[in-house]
Amino acid sequence: MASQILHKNSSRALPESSCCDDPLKTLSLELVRDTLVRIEDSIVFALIERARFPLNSNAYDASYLGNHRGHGGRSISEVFVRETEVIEAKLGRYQNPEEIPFFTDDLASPFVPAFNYPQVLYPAAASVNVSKDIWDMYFKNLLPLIASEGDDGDYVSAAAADLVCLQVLSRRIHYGRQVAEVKFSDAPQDYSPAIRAKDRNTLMKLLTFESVEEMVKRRVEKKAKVFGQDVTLNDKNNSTDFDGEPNCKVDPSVVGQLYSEWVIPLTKVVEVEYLLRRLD
Ligand SMILES: C=C(O[C@@H]1C=C(C(=O)O)C=C[C@H]1O)C(=O)O
Repeated sequence: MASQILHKNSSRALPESSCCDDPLKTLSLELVRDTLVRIEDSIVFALIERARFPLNSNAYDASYLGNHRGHGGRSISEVFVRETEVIEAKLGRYQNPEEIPFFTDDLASPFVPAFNYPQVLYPAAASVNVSKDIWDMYFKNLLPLIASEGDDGDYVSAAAADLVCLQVLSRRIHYGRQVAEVKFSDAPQDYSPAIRAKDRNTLMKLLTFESVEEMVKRRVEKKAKVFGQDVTLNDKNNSTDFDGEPNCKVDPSVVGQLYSEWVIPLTKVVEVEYLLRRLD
């Protein structure tokens, strides 16, 4: 197993010289929660960026491109994600256990030297994947809530912003695997009977902390308010205590809804599915 740790403020690996023998011992619940807090910032900024563009529905219309260069049946947005993942796979992005591609069919092996990412996941459980649910949720549910009606013709900019949103949502939701690993490692005696019995309901109860979820939802709404307001040097226009209702670039209640209806539930599905494979 790689002798690396996850740094407190980063999900990136630090080199061996920084630490200990067993990365599992350094991956605490506190550290994985810190990582989830940091990813919240990335999610809110990604949504703000996508909200700059109108919906641009042609970017999601599979017939819009015709059969140009063999891309028939795929929207601009899908082509953008697939082609980006092809180059990112070649450059080793998916060797990082925190990154999961949306489309695996066209991906080649990396041609760059391998980076020694810490392997903290249990191999039989690491393959848990809800990318299809994330994709459907993003385009069907979330996008219409953050993008205004309309079409400015700049489809590639909208698709580029979508890709950032999709990748960071995927990283957050699939981080449920690391969360589940820590929870299991902290209390295998609590989880093992339910895993052996394939008892999803009990696993869901064991891993749920309602007070943490409530805090997460309130915090992301606040981040949407803070990060999404126009900052000026005119004190009258800027509330520093955020008690007023600033003009937000993305509706804070939509960000709260994103977390309560989709991000947290999908993270918990990932946690349960991971745990079910944890004793294989
Ligand atoms: C991620 C955790 O597990 C669960 C999922 C949460 C989430 O997705 O934010 C929060 C609390 C738990 O119910 C955790 O305990 O921190």
